[in-house]
Amino acid sequence: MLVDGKWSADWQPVQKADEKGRFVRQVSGFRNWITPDGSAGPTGEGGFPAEAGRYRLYVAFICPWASRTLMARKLKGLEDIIPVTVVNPTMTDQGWSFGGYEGADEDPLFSSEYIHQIYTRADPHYTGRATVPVLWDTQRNVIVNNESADIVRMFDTAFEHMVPSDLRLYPEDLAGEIDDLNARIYDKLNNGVYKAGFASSQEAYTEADEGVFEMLDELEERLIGDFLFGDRLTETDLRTFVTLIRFDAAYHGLFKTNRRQIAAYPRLSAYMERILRLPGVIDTVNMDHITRGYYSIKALNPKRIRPTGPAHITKLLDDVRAA
Ligand SMILES: N[C@@H](CCC(=O)N[C@@H](CS)C(=O)NCC(=O)O)C(=O)O
Repeated sequence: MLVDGKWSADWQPVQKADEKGRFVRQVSGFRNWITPDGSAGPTGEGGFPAEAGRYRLYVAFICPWASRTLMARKLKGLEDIIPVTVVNPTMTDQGWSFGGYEGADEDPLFSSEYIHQIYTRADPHYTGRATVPVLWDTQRNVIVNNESADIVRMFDTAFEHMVPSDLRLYPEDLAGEIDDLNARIYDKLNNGVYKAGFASSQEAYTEADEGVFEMLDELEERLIGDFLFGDRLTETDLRTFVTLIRFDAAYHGLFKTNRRQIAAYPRLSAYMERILRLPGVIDTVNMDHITRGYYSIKALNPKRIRPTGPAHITKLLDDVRAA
């Protein structure tokens, strides 16, 4: 991580743990919002008006948080407005790096070697982890925001006057219910799998693993319509999808959440495929980056051997790509 703008040598890919060995995720540091007219958003400062080509999104395909911003960008038709740069899937001892791996990019703006250099460019004294996604402003040369939840919401509304869309990922009439379900899905599922994977005590693992399967069971029950809120696709579906699509291929093995695969849940499997088949979503899923990335987390898999399966995920992706 960065400490006062300097890369700290004792950086550990295993993140912070609390007194019971539970994994604790860092809170994001840049919280400004792009808005149609540049007025301030719910947090941070103003001065970030919607403009085509002005902002760049830095992501990793392995990262579920970055992937939900990629999904929002596709589903809201913002590909021509917000260019994307993809980092390598494997963490280095200086965090996320640019270029070299198939499907990864060089940094087109500054030829940086590492994502942490983007952070110190924005704030030479930054202290914190250099995470993806990062939304960069090429005009002011600062990070607008590095919190995927915010980025999904600004993509939902900030550019609507430029790129009209029938899709509303965070509709006002569902806002309260979406917030409640998001919070539970985040804790028990999205971050729950990480809490299981990075648990440093049996107790912490068991607690996290139980939460994961309670939530999967609950969602399986809930899914009587096409999406979690009936026939309307919302950001909650994006948040759920990014974990489901990684589950059988990465979390089930590496993070030890192996009571069941998503394949054992008929409704969740159909739901995952339904979302994967929405226009553009397949382009946000790079299974090679996902499995290479997760299985190269040294603390969990020191020899970095990547398993070959699972065949049903490879087949599903091939089928959707061929369609
Ligand atoms: N709250 C952030 C979390 C993002 C996050 O944790 N990203 C991970 C990858 S999935 C990361 O970049 N980790 C690098 C690190 O912690 O040093 C968000 O949702 O945007």
